[in-house]
Amino acid sequence: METVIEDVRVRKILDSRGNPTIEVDVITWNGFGRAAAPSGASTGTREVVAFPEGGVDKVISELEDVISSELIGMDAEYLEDIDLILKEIDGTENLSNIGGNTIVAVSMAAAKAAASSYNLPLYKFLGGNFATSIPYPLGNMINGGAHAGKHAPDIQEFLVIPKGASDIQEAVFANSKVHARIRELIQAKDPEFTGGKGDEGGWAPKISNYEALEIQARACEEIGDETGIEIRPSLDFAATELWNLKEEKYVYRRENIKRDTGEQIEFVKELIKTYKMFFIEDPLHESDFQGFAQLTKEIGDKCIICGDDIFVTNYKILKKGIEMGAANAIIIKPNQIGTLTDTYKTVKLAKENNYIPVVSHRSGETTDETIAHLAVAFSAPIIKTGAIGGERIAKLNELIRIQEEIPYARMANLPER
Ligand SMILES: O=C(O)[C@@H](CO)OP(=O)(O)O
Ligand SMILES: [Mg+2]
Repeated sequence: METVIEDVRVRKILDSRGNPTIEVDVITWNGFGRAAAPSGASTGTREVVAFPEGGVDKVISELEDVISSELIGMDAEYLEDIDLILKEIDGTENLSNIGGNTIVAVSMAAAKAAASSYNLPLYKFLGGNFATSIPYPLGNMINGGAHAGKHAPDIQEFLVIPKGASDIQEAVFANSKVHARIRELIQAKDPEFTGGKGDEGGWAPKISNYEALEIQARACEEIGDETGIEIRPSLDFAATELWNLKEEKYVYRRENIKRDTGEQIEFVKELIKTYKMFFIEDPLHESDFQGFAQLTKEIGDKCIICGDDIFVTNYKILKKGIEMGAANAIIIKPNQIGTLTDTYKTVKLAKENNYIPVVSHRSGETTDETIAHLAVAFSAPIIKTGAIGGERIAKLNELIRIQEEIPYARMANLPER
């Protein structure tokens, strides 16, 4: 009774890039849930379609009534039923009729409403009493590629992870210190740097990939020495964005270098060794399962090799990756697949096969904090959600609150690398 849905409200709100996105309220007899959908800039081609033609306005003017009339009277607690109905309303494989972003916002808001009906936080409603581990934050420091201007580095994300931190507060402040130090180091190299940032709050400087790598490594070491916390560099190549299909080469515009697949693999391995990278995401383009498998075999024991655009949080695609040994970690973005049920299925499959689930934000975000709860509920050892900026700290600060609430909270077990 408490969890029966009484109303569903849909509205257009701003995302962090100033674009419209969707926010949904689900109201039950005894509870309330609100969630908003994020959006990507470097999206995988196999992701579900974010919005139908006509965008958020079409959802509000034409689809809101359809969705709410189907959901009112349903039990919010039965998440799988709700997700099934949403997929049925859409009726397509890629969710292009009502949009994956519409569906993900309703799916998450319904789960939050069910949790709230029982007076439980979402992480506890989904994860139960044994969900006590807090993920390590993988923080974005320097932005390049599709997330920054054309003079910024080609590699999309220079990240760090404070793997020696003993709690989440220590971890997020270690990241923010590295972020501040990196600005000083950029400024020393380029006195004209104005402090510009990219989409995810990392600095967007006019420097080369190698200069960025050097700065990243130095900041990790210096802040590591000052705080006594081991901090390791990491990268998201978002290599699909670099891949030129015609030439079959990865194009590094900034350096005027092109690398074929073999050269790209050697380059990635060299960076892992030189900079002691902890985590590398999308080092190869989204269709190169073979290349992912080779890299994982050759260096996956020294560095986490994570697939984002290649798997798009889709368990069917992940299955193929597992069979081939492509990657040993997977980015989990609920809006790549559309529903919480399917997100969970992918996480479960990943864990059963020793793939590390890394719950992640998108480059276009809102102040929605749901993914902080999902990371704890799923016992994901890593969350990738920026380091600073309102829409990024919404998740990080929520993790601080969650840690405080859980009596036996401890940092996740990170795999050794
Ligand atoms: O590539 C990525 O991992 C993401 C988030 O960092 O970017 P986007 O949301 O643009 O796909
Ligand atoms: Mg990525």
